[in-house]
Amino acid sequence: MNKTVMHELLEINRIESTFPLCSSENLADDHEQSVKVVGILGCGAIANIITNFAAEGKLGVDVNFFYDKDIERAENLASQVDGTVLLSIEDMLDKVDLVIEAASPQAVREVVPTIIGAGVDMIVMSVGALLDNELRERLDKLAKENNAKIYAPSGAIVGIDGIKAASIGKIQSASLVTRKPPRSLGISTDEEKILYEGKAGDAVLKFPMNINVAATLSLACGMEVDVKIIADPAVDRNMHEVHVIGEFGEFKTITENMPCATNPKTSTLAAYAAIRLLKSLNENLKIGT
Ligand SMILES: NC(=O)C1=CN([C@@H]2O[C@H](COP(=O)(O)OP(=O)(O)OC[C@H]3O[C@@H](n4cnc5c(N)ncnc54)[C@H](OP(=O)(O)O)[C@@H]3O)[C@@H](O)[C@H]2O)C=CC1
Ligand SMILES: O=C([O-])CC(=O)C(=O)O
Repeated sequence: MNKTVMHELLEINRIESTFPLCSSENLADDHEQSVKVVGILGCGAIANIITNFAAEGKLGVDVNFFYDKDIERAENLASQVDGTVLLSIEDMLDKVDLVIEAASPQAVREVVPTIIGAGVDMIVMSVGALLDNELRERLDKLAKENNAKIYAPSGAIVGIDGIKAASIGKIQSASLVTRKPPRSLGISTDEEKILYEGKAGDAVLKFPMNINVAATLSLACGMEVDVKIIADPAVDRNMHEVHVIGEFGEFKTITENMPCATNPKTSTLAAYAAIRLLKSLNENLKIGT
């Protein structure tokens, strides 16, 4: 083997043995975990992937409590981990350290204030709801008053780390082009169709279950990004192109996402981002902005 390759392999091994990457084993038994028990609000595609990880013992926390307005969906997930279905979100709040919202923007408006008001941390997937300034400020105030944290994962998009760092300087422009198969956007067409062109704030109102990534980008850089949504019968993945120009320079990212098996609007990466964020909450070494 070539000496440089051998050296690089040894380096990788050395880093992995010091910090086992992305695994629950790095949560030592005597380590005080800040998050141990998790509840789920909304038992669809994202929750399904998270629960599968928990069932395989790969999450590093217990996912024990499930709530969905469709009780059968909650029962289905609970059965995978010997968990409990609750008939209201309030019943969960004295039992969990953190709730993962994977339901809808409406759930963020209706239920999240109760959860945060009870001092329970949250991972919010329906980030589009947080572009509503009044709601976001109310949740932020409630979180401060009740010592709770609200986390919005990077979700189905790549570039959130960079745009956060870039926003320390001036950003001149930030745009997102989302291209999905028509069925992911709930339409049928044989031709490429531009369904939306405008700012992120309107995009999340018009496509509440399809463009949360625009909200995450906007909140990460402190300005509404420009959004274009295209239904394209020639693609079979959910694709997001981000282009940012600022004082730091310029970056472009392209994400070609596998849609979730049970909900083609949603990409698998969104669930993986929530899982990774969940793991990071119990880690002492944090990587990325
Ligand atoms: N941040 C990101 O990058 C991404 C975010 N998302 C968002 O994450 C959320 C979850 O996505 P996904 O798992 O695919 O969604 P699904 O539609 O597959 O599952 C959501 C589940 O939550 C239920 N639900 C909706 N509103 C409520 C409520 N108020 N109370 C209780 N249950 C409720 C739904 O029931 P019913 O079907 O009857 O409404 C459904 O069972 C969505 O808002 C989605 O847009 C998705 C992809 C990427
Ligand atoms: O999962 C995706 O590719 C993006 C998505 O639906 C969203 O941001 O709501």
